[in-house]
Amino acid sequence: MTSGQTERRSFEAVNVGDRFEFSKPPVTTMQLAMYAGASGDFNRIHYDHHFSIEAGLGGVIAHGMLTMGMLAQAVTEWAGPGALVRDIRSRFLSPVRPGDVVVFKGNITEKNGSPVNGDCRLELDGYVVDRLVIRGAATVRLPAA
Ligand SMILES: CC(=O)OP(=O)(O)O
Repeated sequence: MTSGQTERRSFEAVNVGDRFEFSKPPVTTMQLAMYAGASGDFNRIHYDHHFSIEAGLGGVIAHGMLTMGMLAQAVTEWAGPGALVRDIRSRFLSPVRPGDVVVFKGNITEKNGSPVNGDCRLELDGYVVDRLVIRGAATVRLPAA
C-alpha cells in the first residue's frame, strides 16, 4: 500500500499488539525540492551535492521533517478516514537519501478510553533496508463503529 487508505477503521476493531507495515516509493530529489519550497527550509544539505559532500554527509539528505511526513502518512494510512491524529513525534536516527525506500513497521501499544472518546497509541520504526532511520509514536482517535 502506498497511498489512499479508504477503509474506515473503528476504535472497537483495534487491539493492543496489532501490527502494520507501510512502504513508501523511493524518495526523489523532486520531493526534497518541493518540501524545501513548502517549508522554506533551504538548507543546502538537501539539494546541493557538492556542499553536502563537503559537509561530510556523503551527498544530499532528506529533510528530517519530510521523513516525519512519511511516518505521518504511515499513521494516517493505518487509521483511515475520520481518524484524528492528536499527537505525533519522532527521532531522526540516520540519513534518508534520494532513492531510498522507507518501510514503516508499526504496532499498537495502548488503547485508552471508550469508543466515543478513546485513543490508540502507535509506535513506528522506519527502515531503509535494515537500517533504522526514524523512530516515532502517535496518538490517534478513531471513530466509533
Ligand atoms: C527538522 C528538519 O527537517 O531539519 P533538517 O532540515 O535539518 O532535516
